Amino acid sequence: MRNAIGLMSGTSLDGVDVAWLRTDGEQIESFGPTGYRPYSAAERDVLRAALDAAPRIVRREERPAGVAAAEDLVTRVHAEAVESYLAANRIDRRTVDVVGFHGQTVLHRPHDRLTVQIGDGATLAKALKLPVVYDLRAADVAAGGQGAPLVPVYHRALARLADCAMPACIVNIGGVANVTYIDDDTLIACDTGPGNALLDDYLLRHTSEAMDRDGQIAAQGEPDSDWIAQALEHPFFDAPAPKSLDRNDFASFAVDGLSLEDGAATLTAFTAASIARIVDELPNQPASWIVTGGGANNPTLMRMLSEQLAPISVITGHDLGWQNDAVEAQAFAYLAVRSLKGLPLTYPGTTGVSAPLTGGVLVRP
Ligand SMILES: Nc1ncnc2c1ncn2[C@@H]1O[C@H](COP(=O)(O)OP(=O)(O)OP(=O)(O)O)[C@@H](O)[C@H]1O
Ligand SMILES: CC(=O)N[C@H]1[C@@H]2OC[C@@H](O2)[C@@H](O)[C@@H]1O[C@H](C)C(=O)O
Repeated sequence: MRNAIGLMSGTSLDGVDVAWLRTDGEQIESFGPTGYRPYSAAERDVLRAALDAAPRIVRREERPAGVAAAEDLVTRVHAEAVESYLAANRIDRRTVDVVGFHGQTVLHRPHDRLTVQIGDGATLAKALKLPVVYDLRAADVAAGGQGAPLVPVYHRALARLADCAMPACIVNIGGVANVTYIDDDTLIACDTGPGNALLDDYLLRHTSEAMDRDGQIAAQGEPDSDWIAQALEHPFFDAPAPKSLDRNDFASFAVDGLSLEDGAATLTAFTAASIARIVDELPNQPASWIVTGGGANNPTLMRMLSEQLAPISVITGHDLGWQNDAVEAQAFAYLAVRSLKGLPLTYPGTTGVSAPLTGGVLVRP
């Protein structure tokens, strides 16, 4: 068994999640405390500038102006996040075997064999004086896989531990949404469409907050069903799994003609409808749907998703006692241990890679 810290800075650009896992890369023995280091508004601006600059990248080592500055920031903020986490929880760093470092995705174009996560693993390892496993998507994309989602193998470990009724579907609603279908040894996964990012960006343009807190604004509006039907015509939704998305693949989908409330309701319903679209792709009807990630904290989104997936019950990871906002960070702790042991991170059913494949780069301080 190893003690691993996992770090995730997701497509929502909200902050860095920190989690602790004791695992041998197969079973989960125990969970530890979680932590969160939000980005300031100024830091988010630096990340958004990097997302704007990143489409100029042709080779994954390139760092155009804007991306280089963001990479320094991402590395520094992750080091800070771990230092405050260790201090707040009185954890002696000598008890940590490995840190799993996702970094920040700034560009994801698997068809061009290109996925770019910024954050310097060697600098982080040196700053923390700990071994770091990073660059966990690269090997899969180089081998022709989608490079995402990576959490399915961890979702399977979680579902087994919780003794979930099978088949189980675990949905992560971050900036982008992704789903894992688990039925004993069958593992099928893909991104489903937008998660919170479209809604967050819309709210940021029209209000003082970059989210529809507790789904309050969408709850006062009416979804525009014609808009949603048209949005679902996008070829992504008809493509078979495995498939993955760049955060900004739907950025041009504007609801600006609608009232703020109707716009928020429409984008929320679009996320719910696009997740539900995946049911037709699954070999069997799931016995349970479990929602993780920040979207599980949005009651309006949860209501719309329950309506779409009825009569199957939709619960959140909170309902199962999971540390729901930290599941992805836990996944990167788990994946780091699997990487150390050379175990597969991705499978034909999760990323389309031709055979189970390990990944990640280990750097010692
Ligand atoms: N109380 C809440 N009400 C509404 N939305 C919320 C609430 N809490 C979190 N969220 C949403 O969740 C988002 C953060 O989700 P999460 O941390 O899972 O994203 P992420 O780490 O970027 O994930 P991913 O890598 O999967 O994109 C916020 O940007 C917001 O949209
Ligand atoms: C390229 C990239 O960073 N993708 C993220 C994003 O955020 C959610 C969804 O799109 C998922 O595919 C992935 O993150 C999770 C952690 C994953 O790889 O499973």
